[in-house]
Amino acid sequence: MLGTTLPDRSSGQLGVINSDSNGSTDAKSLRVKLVLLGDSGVGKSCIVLRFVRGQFDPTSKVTIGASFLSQTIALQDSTTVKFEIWDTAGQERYAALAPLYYRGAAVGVIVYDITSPESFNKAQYWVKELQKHGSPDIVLALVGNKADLHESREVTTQVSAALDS
Ligand SMILES: Nc1nc2c(ncn2[C@@H]2O[C@H](COP(=O)(O)OP(=O)(O)OP(=O)(O)O)[C@@H](O)[C@H]2O)c(=O)[nH]1
Repeated sequence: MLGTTLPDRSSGQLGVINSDSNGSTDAKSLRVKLVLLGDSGVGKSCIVLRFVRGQFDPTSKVTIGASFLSQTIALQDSTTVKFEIWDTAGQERYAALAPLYYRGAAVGVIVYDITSPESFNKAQYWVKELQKHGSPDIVLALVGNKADLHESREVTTQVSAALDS
């Protein structure tokens, strides 16, 4: 989507980047490295664009390498959470680059297309890969995308729930 970039090696896992040193109840700022993985065309870049800019791009282009975006949200207790988002390229030719982006990630979002069993197989692969080689405390989320195409659904919710558990 936004071109090839390499991750900043200093970007780490979930971390407090600004808390009050005297222990008062002032707002905290957290930084979270999040990586999206999944087959090409499942809609990873669209999910990120929706989260960061509230938009949907029906002409979204294939990602080259990976793209980086960030989004900061405020929690009810005034804590702010800055998501540093690595949107990886789903094409097979970029698969070897994935460890560069998931290394040190606190959250892995693995996306498949509910109309594509192949993309679900790929999602299973990424779940195993992150369980084996991701951070030991990584939080994984499995996303069945393109829910609007439910009439063409080919991956049942039961099957995806089995992987999710
Ligand atoms: N119907 C439908 N189409 C979607 C949805 N999300 C994305 N798309 C379309 O799917 C295509 C691929 O979306 P991308 O977000 O570029 O896919 P990607 O997973 O980033 O693909 P790579 O960059 O190759 O890894 C685009 O034409 C999008 O408009 C959705 O929820 N529903």
